[in-house]
Amino acid sequence: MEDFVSTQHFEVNFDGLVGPTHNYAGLSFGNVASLSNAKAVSSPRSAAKQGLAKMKALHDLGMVQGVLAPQERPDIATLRRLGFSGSDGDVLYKAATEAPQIYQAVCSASSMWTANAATVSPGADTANGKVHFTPANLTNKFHRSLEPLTSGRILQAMFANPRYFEHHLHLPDNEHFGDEGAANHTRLCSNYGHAGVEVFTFGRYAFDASKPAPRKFPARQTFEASQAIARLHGLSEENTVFIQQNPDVIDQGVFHNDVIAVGNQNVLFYHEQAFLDTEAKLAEMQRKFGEQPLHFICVKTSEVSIEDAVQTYLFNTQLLTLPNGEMTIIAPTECQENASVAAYLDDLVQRDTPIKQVRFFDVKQSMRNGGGPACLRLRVALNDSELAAVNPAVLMNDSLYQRLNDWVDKHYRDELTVEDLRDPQLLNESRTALDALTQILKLGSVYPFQR
Ligand SMILES: N=C(N)NCCC[C@H](NC(=O)CCC(=O)O)C(=O)O
Repeated sequence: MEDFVSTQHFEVNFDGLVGPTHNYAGLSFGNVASLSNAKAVSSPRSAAKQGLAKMKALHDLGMVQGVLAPQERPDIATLRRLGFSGSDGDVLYKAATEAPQIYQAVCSASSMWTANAATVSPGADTANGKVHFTPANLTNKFHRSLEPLTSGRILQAMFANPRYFEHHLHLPDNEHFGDEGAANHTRLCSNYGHAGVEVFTFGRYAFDASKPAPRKFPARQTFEASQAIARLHGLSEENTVFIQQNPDVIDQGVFHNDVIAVGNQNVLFYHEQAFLDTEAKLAEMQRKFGEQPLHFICVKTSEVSIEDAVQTYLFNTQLLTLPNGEMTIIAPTECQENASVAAYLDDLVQRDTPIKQVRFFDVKQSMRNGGGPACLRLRVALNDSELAAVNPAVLMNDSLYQRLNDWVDKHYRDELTVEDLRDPQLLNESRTALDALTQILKLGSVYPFQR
């Protein structure tokens, strides 16, 4: 294990940059916002700028902040695999005309929700002391299942040094191993550099039909997938907890655990209905965490209903430790607009917990597809040597912020409808934008059209 005595440790948030095809196609059954905003007009430009503003604000708060590049959409390579042929323009036209639903799926900018890009285990937790990455296979939704290979390539271009970083192939592409990445994974630790407790939340057992499972909406993450990730990353039994999501809340629109719970360091902030077997599992977390008491902040249904939690994304907030050691919540403005959630947050910061402030951000373009502040980021805990090995071109600073804003202004449309996705010009715009982006972020040739 890496020596942590004299080193500094950071939790770095890598936010997904919203891609030029950001749209509302209603692709995610079980995700209330995605279905209810289907066919609404989107604004790729404001979506990207809302995301950049959040990244810059976190950088200004003294956090180390990174950027994760979007994926190539429309995904012509996938359409070719599905038998559409001819020039790229022919492929696009045939798919859009003959199979509009498939076509909309290959246009989704869903890679922006980088909490679903991968599961990451810091070196302090893993057997070989390296930071481990496994891209999520996202098998439950066709449009998302197109992401893992390119996510893996982008992550390898950002975390290239094999001395510090180990990359795994995504799990087998099958519902039995449905894996949604860090959206169902959180880590409790006394300090980012100390071995922590990695908490894997799953929605169902793939190989045991007698176990509880949701009836209406899909459970995207399986127990067997979570276990496979823990094995791949070399985590010990003593620093992992597997806990099942309450199937009833999945049926109410809680399609990932990060819609109903968030953890950071010694805090687990969760809704009382989030889990099954809650008491025993929290006791296991505490036992594995060690002597220092964990703060279990439980929100009761009488304080915030599941419906309000899903609508406002109270739990899809980022819980950050600022450089001064205090924790802040990064919440979507929807939390401010809902009376019971706003009252809850007002009260929370007065209590005797590490959480001292709440900051609100407008990420409405993402929220309308069911993605809050926490969906937009992938957390990677790093020590200073590991951080120094990260591709520096992806780390946020004033000049990168300016460059990316200019890049968005140059390449992104102000408005986009689902019908506009058929415009062959959008394919050229998107590829031109991404080609320029790979140069800004020094990623090399990560996209199919560049290879
Ligand atoms: N909670 C986390 N970590 N992520 C949110 C992901 C939202 C995403 N929405 C979508 O893919 C909607 C796309 C559309 O309908 O156009 C999803 O359901 O996978």
